[in-house]
Amino acid sequence: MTAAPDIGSPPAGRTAAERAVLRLARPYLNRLVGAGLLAAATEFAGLALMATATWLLMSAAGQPPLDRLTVAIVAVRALAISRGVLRYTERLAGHDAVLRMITEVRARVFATLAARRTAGHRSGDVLSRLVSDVEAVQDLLLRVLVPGSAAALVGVLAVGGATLISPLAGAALAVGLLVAGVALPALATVVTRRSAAEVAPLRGALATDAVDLTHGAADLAAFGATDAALRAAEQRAGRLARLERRLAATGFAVDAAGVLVAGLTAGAVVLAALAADVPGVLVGVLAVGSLAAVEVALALVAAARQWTQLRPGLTRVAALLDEDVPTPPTAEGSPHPAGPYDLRFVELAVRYRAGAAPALDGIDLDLPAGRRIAVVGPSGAGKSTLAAVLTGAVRPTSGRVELGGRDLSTYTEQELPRAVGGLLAEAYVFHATVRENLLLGRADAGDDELAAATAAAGLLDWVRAQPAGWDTLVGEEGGQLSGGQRQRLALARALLAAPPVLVLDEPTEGLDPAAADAVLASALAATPAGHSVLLISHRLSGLAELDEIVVLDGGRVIQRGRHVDLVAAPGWYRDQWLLQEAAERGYLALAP
Ligand SMILES: Nc1ncnc2c1ncn2[C@@H]1O[C@H](COP(=O)(O)OP(=O)(O)OP(=O)(O)O)[C@@H](O)[C@H]1O
Repeated sequence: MTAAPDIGSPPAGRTAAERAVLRLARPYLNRLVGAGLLAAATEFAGLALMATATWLLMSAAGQPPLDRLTVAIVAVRALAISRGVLRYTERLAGHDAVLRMITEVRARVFATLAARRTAGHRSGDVLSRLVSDVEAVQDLLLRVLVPGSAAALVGVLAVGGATLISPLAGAALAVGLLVAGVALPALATVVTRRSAAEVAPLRGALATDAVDLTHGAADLAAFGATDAALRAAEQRAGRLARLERRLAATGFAVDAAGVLVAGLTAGAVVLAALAADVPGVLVGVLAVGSLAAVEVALALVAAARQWTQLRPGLTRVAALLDEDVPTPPTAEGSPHPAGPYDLRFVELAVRYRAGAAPALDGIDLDLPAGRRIAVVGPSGAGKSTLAAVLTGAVRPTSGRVELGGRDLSTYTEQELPRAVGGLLAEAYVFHATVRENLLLGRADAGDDELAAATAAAGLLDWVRAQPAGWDTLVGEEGGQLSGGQRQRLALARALLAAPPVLVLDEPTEGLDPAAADAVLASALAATPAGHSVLLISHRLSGLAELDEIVVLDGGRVIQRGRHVDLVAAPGWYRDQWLLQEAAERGYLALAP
């Protein structure tokens, strides 16, 4: 298995993203073409309405018999009504096609992201892909391709109509339409591309600033860094405002150029028609029709601007969709994986980023079912990465993990949590009651089981002391609990789930030494016999009962054995043990 490619890597070629979107749109092509034709019919009805109304007004000025005008009067009414109806149907058809397609795109993007649960993808990043990047696909079709092709079609029809009246006027209109529909959009893209590319990351940075300045307000104030942080945010906001002003000014100049092109085109068409001796009424029709046709073509300027803004999102979605989504194997995938859960790490290596030092570097470990081991080591040694591989949150770069004789990667997303689970680093406590947080571990647990798990985590007395008991609300992210209580609640939830392979990543973090020893002992005692335990810990106290202790450093196993043997041998474990003992003796001597 190889590490996933960088999430932002663009696909080859400048229009590869658009081609990928069109490939996806293929099943909905009929509907999209229908929407495009309806959009063209809408624009054409508008243009025909202007031309017919002009003919009607100019002809009426000559006071002909009314019956010569009847058809035009009816046509004006019919065109006015049909324009509205056509616009409505076009929106309906376009959105129907695109929303059907987008559901599928979202599902595929989600499946690809879920299959690439390598580290380095933050949840916010994933959310932005699911929401904004997928919307870029929607906008490309609805705001760029459908209106763009409609404008092109109407332009061709308008030139055809004008040519029937006067070929020279048709040629003048064709030139005007090319300037308005091709040259101006290209110019708008070129002059705004650089600023537009800078605006998106700046907006992202400002959103991050807003979060940091509010969530981190207390810490910024404590370190006297509030002013500096505010100044940095203000500078970014100023730069964004300058860029947006520049974009607005450029947009205004392009729009003004569009109006100029419309006027010049109409003028050229009139001159050409006069030179060709076209009757006066038809010259008027050509003039107004040209203005309306250029107006339609100018919609391409807006489409081009939109396209420039959509490109980064499209490129990312296309990069994701180009990947083959590995479908989880189902042949062996019964919902209840067969035990016993012997665990083997074979030459396991994890590298978070190409070129970075490996977080795990050739780990070989055997954990027969029912064995209890601790993984210890200095900060950054790779302990949490080992747990993350085991729970499927991080995929190995090389080597493998076998669970119950099967490669871990063959476990489905339903199977794995039934076999492996526990308390992971920075466990999340939900804004719900104590009971609801616990039932996440095992939905059908009764009160006795809740009480047993909570007692093992040392939280039962606190729950009993609360007026609302199990129904006590814990606040957002457990904000109404102390750090220690939050940790105990998360531990109780893991103990209640009691998976056959229990991972406990720093279960006693935030507890004082005496409480930590007591909680660890009761948690291990509460784990059913036959269940394996992989305990990750900074503290070396309380590990004497474990079957084995594995010391990691720099992603490699540097020592292993039982506690008594490791404290007797020179090495990291004994040094650390002596240091921690001295520190905790000092702490206990000072504790009241
Ligand atoms: N999501 C990530 N992206 C990139 N690198 C990471 C990521 N998580 C961990 N690392 C790197 O992998 C290495 C091992 O980290 P890991 O969290 O597994 O260590 P640890 O032993 O659990 O450390 P600690 O005891 O401080 O929690 C570190 O060098 C760390 O910088």
